[in-house]
Amino acid sequence: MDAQPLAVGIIGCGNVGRILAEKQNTFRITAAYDCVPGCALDFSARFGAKPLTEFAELLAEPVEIVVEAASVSAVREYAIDVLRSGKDLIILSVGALADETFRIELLGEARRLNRKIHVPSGAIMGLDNIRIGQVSSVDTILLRTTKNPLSLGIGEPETKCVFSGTASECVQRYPKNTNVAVSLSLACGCDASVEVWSDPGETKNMHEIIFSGEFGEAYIRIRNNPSSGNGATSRLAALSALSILENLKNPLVIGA
Ligand SMILES: NC(=O)C1=CN([C@@H]2O[C@H](COP(=O)(O)OP(=O)(O)OC[C@H]3O[C@@H](n4cnc5c(N)ncnc54)[C@H](OP(=O)(O)O)[C@@H]3O)[C@@H](O)[C@H]2O)C=CC1
Ligand SMILES: O=C([O-])CC(=O)C(=O)O
Repeated sequence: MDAQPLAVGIIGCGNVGRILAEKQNTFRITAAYDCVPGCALDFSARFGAKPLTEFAELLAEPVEIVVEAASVSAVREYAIDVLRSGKDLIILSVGALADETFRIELLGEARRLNRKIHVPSGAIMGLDNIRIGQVSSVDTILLRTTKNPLSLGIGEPETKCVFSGTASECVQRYPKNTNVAVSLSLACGCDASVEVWSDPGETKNMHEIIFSGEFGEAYIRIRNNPSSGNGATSRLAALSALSILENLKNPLVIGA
């Protein structure tokens, strides 16, 4: 007899939520919450999940894991309650974890409750081995992100570096565009350096990672297709969360 599909709840019925629902295979999104009630209702009509117009309703749903695909503020608002309701969590809006006080509280609750929080590789590659920064010395960890100004939400007509600083500063300025910078910092164990470039000729979302340390040196360049529902979000980000969900019950763990 086939195992029951994994029951999944979702916060945020936008672009990532829709990609996950379109491609669900070994799991089922059974409950969907969005702060815009119409989004939850449309999502439900299309994919069959129960539409939730209040966050508290999600806590009572019989789901094993919740995917946050909403916003940095949604993570701050809901993540601890999700863990306390006995569910694991996948966080896309990783920028929320740049706030050390919040991160310590959230991880403390996860430990206390024996719950897991998954941070997908999202819109970058290489995060698995960048975790060696936690066990060996790092000389450089730099993310250079290049996007079209429309994706960055700015009206910059020239190719230009619009931000240079640390990941934790950057995500405050570009919370919808640089969650990956905070993922890198979490993986590596130090606040990554970040440059954000605006390029009106760029049609992809490009991320370059420059990493060096005890292991040697690496340069990784990812040229992502923007997702059709939200140009600022690379399709890879949704696919990465999808691969976590599809592998949760797989006894073979690949990578890292
Ligand atoms: N980790 C990574 O590598 C990446 C992470 N991301 C992040 O993933 C998240 C989802 O992206 P995407 O699907 O493209 O975004 P969308 O804007 O397409 O969808 C998000 C949905 O969630 C809703 N929402 C926002 N805040 C809340 C809240 N507090 N409670 C409930 N619903 C809320 C939004 O409503 P409204 O439109 O009214 O705000 C919207 O309907 C974003 O935060 C994005 O920045 C994106 C790319 C890469
Ligand atoms: O999707 C991307 O290319 C990166 C992104 O928006 C983010 O990290 O928030």
